[in-house]
Amino acid sequence: MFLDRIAEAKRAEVERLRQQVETAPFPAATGKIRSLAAAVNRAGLAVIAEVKPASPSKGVIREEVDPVKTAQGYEAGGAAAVSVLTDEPFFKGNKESLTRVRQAVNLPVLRKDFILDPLQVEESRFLGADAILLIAAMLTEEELISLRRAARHHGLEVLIEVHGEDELQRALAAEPDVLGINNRNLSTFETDLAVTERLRPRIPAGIPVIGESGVSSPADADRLRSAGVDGILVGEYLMRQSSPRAGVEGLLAGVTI
Ligand SMILES: O=C(O)c1ccccc1NCC(=O)[C@H](O)[C@H](O)COP(=O)(O)O
Repeated sequence: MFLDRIAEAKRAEVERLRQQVETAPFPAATGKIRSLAAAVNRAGLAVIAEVKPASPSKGVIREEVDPVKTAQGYEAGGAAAVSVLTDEPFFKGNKESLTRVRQAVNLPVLRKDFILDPLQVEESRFLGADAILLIAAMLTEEELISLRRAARHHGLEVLIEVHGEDELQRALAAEPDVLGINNRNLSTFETDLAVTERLRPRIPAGIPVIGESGVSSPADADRLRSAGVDGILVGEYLMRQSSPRAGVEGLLAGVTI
């Protein structure tokens, strides 16, 4: 199963990171974070636009990605935040891209990776992330709470992603800053926007909610908005547009507020 494979790969990555910081610890983080929750809560539909060169389900999505130009295009098109994949083996992302994107835009930047250890949380702050993703499908309630605490300690916000009812209960116990309903099943890679429609009414008021994955047209964005989400997270569709700016503008133009 994909999540088992990736968890094993990430544990090995964390071990390498641990050895690295033994000789060269992360310097103390400085500067204010930009709030993802506030960006998602803004009026209208918030688009979190993703820099996603490849994926396990689709392979290479776009060759020769310039992450900075892509993110600047997203910002010019009206995106509320940028998500950057930092996993290399499966998504062809990298950590340096996140740092460069954060310096090049004025939006909150989400680190998209598979985080299972507090050291990765500390690393995220060092890289420049404003928020991190935690995936309920690969973490217990205790782990979610502990990583959430580590994020708070380092001044980061947390987006917790869920795909089913049990995961939702675990996520709520960890008090996410933003809750993401992932339309993609991470075992089968199948996407279905009806997942957002089913889970959205089960989320208590007061938590910013986004619909993630599977948006492949402005009509899909409008469908998720009608389901009651505050924002959407879009990767592949935007990466396949010739203009990142026009891609975001098109999504926003298709939404009935
Ligand atoms: O995108 C995948 O194939 C994938 C497979 C397994 C785990 C995670 C995966 N994607 C990470 C994401 O969260 C998506 O990049 C994000 O929600 C955007 O999805 P999309 O708009 O469908 O590219």
